[in-house]
Amino acid sequence: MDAMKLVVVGAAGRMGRALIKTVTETYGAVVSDAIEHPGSPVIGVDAGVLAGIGELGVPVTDDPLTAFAAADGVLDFTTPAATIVFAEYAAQARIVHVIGTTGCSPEDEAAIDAAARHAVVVKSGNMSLGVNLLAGLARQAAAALDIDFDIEILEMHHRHKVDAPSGTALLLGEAVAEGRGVGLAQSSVRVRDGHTGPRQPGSIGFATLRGGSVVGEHSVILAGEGERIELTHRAENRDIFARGGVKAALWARGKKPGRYTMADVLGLND
Ligand SMILES: NC(=O)C1=CN([C@@H]2O[C@H](COP(=O)(O)OP(=O)(O)OC[C@H]3O[C@@H](n4cnc5c(N)ncnc54)[C@H](OP(=O)(O)O)[C@@H]3O)[C@@H](O)[C@H]2O)C=CC1
Ligand SMILES: O=C(O)C1=N[C@H](C(=O)O)C[C@H](O)C1
Repeated sequence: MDAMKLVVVGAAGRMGRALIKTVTETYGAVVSDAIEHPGSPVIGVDAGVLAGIGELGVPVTDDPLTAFAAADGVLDFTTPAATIVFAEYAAQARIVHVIGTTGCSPEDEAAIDAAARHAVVVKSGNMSLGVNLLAGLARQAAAALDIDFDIEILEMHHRHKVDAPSGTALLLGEAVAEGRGVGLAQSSVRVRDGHTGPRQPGSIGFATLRGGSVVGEHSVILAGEGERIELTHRAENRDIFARGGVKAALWARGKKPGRYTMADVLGLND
């Protein structure tokens, strides 16, 4: 089979650059195009130069439609507004769309669902192996313990991050809610400020820290009377997410249109 032709959108971003490098290092995949928004100062710059790996002969363009028509898949770690446009284009081209973008609204999710009738969509708040394993462990812990154990999810990210709670914190929240057999929307407490009163039994709390260059740290804390369990993942670089994204694209090639998650890719749902 020919190497999978992958378009990296948001090519100049922190994840875009990591993805260009990872695709280039992956057997069976090539960067066929690199896309930024119109007016970006990197239009025309070589994608390999942007990623710090030397010339690839792939200049960055602002023409996703032409790029998608010639590709097998798209790697998309951008913004919700950009992602819903790319989802529509990927559906038109009937190709794989790997979505790492976080902070999507319910309306954005509905647009992605509609696109997944024609595209093969893999979307996850975190593409790393470690976090997806952590979600399974958190689900198991929440199922084993009763509501005398209070569940709190703590995350810290770099100062540039624009959405909160992180996609990963929400993914972990879904996992513990599922373990407990409750809905996350009904149980979650995402902000505490002022005279909050005592903790609501059975609630799932979120706490967000932002600062410096932290790549991403997440803890699921299960706090009981006299003892506490902490399950933690620390991302040391962005390559772990990029490797997961490229793995997802290769896995999705030839699959039926629909929505899949990283747990499907890693066989954690089997
Ligand atoms: N699921 C996962 O495993 C991971 C998910 N993420 C998520 O990925 C997203 C991106 O993160 P990060 O790389 O740090 O962010 P960056 O801001 O560094 O990168 C986003 C890039 O997308 C570009 N962009 C925005 N709109 C468009 C458009 N319409 N067309 C083309 N390019 C566009 C931005 O350009 P400009 O800056 O000029 O606007 C920027 O270069 C976030 O939502 C983050 O939470 C991050 C890591 C892992
Ligand atoms: O914005 C980031 O950087 C990250 N975003 C994802 C998230 O929202 O969880 C994944 C990772 O933690 C890095």
